[in-house]
Amino acid sequence: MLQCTKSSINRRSWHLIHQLSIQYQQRHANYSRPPFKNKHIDEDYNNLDHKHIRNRKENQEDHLQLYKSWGQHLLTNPRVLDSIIRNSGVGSDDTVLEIGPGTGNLTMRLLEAANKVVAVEVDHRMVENLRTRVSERGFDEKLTIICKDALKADFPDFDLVVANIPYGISSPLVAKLVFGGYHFRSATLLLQKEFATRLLANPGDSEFNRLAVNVKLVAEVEHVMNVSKKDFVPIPKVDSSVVKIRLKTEIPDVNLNEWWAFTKTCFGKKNKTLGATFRQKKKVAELLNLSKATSFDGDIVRHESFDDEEDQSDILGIDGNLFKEKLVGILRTAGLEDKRPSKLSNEKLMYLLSLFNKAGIWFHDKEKPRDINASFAAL
Ligand SMILES: C[S@@+](CC[C@H](N)C(=O)[O-])C[C@H]1O[C@@H](n2cnc3c(N)ncnc32)[C@H](O)[C@@H]1O
Repeated sequence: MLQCTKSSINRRSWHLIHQLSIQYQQRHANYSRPPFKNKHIDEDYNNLDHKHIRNRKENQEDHLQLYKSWGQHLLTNPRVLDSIIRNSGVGSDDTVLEIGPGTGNLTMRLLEAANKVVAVEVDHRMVENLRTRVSERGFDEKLTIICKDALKADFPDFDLVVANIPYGISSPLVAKLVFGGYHFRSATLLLQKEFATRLLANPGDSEFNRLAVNVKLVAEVEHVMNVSKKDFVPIPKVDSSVVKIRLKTEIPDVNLNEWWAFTKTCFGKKNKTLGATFRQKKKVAELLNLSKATSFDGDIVRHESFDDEEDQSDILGIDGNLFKEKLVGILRTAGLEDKRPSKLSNEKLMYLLSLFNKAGIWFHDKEKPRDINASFAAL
């Protein structure tokens, strides 16, 4: 006789509901299941040509092959999808920006709840699928699709961001949202759990790093919920978390280019003391060159000899040693020579940067164009 405990019934009914929901969504989206089983995902991914859609025949037959390089893990658990919508606080007047709508599992819910949705998707096959699915529900008027790389696209005005983003572009995308000059109420993002943990870290936490320092300057991040890898098709290797990012209303008066370059220096080896970091010959030489090329108020002054090979050398001359003493002297004045950056608040770091700048020491090379994507790609 079949023995059923309460928990096994719950598990079975949950599994059944989950399966039915996936089947419904796939029928509705007018596409077939990816041509592989979840547990074989890694082998299948390894066999794919990630740069090109190889199997044109499959494509014409309306099958969708999913690509790891585009982070194509579809969120299929309806409970999680509903919970993201609830937590995002989307209202009927809102224009929502969604990055990476994929086949539209989240998009359809957003279209029900919002006034308008702007979806930015790099994969044109996904876009075609999404258009069909949206048309079937009569939502065409509410949806604008931008078929482009989200890092290169200009976003129109929006009130909220709600997205299960491709994890490979998490850093530059978060940077684009918080430093890109956009005004929005909040960004509810599904992220790789480790990335979310780093974003949420505070000074003194082992995960505290440059990413958290930079984002904390302009935004507040709140943990919303964890999401199991089993809620995705295909199942990824990592678990996920939903976070909510809100821009601060008052942003400290700091030169952002200087701040990014400064935190890059401080957190280059985040467990080194600042004294050790600022004594490194290469760093001293680099800062000396930069400060020589920059006038006291931060403008560029090109010296004839600036590009000489010798100037780029990591062997310090008299100038270099004096400059090193100047750097260390400033750290001492701030009481931070023996402190590790991973334990310092943003206020302390900003204070230190202001002391350096006042002393004519600059971190950002003004001749290099500002590139948020590059600044954040490796965070
Ligand atoms: C994790 S999937 C999410 C799909 C869907 N939102 C869901 O939850 O089922 C990420 C989506 O982002 C798209 N994508 C990947 N890189 C992108 C980029 N640079 N710009 C815009 N979309 C991108 C992928 O094609 C994929 O559809």
